[in-house]
Amino acid sequence: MTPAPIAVALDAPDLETAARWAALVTPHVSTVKVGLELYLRYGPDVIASVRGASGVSVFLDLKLHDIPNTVAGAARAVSRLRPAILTVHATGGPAMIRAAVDAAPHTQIAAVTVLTSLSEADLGSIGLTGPADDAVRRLAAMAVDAGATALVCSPNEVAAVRSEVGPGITLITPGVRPAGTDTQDQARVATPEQALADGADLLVIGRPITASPDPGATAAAVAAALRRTATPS
Ligand SMILES: O=c1ccn([C@@H]2O[C@H](COP(=O)(O)O)[C@@H](O)[C@H]2O)c(=O)[nH]1
Repeated sequence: MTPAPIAVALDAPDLETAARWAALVTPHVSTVKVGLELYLRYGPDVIASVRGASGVSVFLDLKLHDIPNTVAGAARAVSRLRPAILTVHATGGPAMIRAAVDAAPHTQIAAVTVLTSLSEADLGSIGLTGPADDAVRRLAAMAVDAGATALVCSPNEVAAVRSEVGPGITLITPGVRPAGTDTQDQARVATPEQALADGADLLVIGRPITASPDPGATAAAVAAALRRTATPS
């Protein structure tokens, strides 16, 4: 069976736990995601540990955000690890995004538009007034013009972003919560089925899977529900 288009966020406190979660979920999902917690603690070794024998795609979510020369150096350094996807913040601007794209030609650069933890009230407090959709669309268009071939947005904006950037760009949505699960620190959320129906290509799901009593079984159940949505009987 083809693995579901899910990136499981391995936000684990230690390498052993991350590798165990990765081994449990990789029969069911296409991708595992390494973020700041693991990478800052263990560095490059973490990539091989979670990739394991399965060779699952690894998404390196470092959300780089600095001047272009610094981001280019960082992207070049991690591109040796061959992550499938590397994130940068879209608010770093077009030159910074272009620098990452040029420095890591074998890795897909994904621009994070507006963090899914930010509510519209939060956006106002950082000077981004108006609906989240507006800022997300604007940043998405700019990032694609600068060479990003993937974008990160919430599932609430994915349809608007798709109509803005067209079919060739990979849309990645964190802020995904199976029905009835706690939203925790996420503000702009939707269910996996809704995110997929609205045009997401890759759903990022962390705690609803990894904090469940059986991460492998939960990943399998979410993947099965998505398959039913994609091919209704
Ligand atoms: O806007 C963003 C960008 C990245 N993330 C990351 O996704 C996961 C979500 O984990 P959950 O446990 O499903 O909330 C996490 O690693 C974030 O760093 C995001 O949430 N929002």
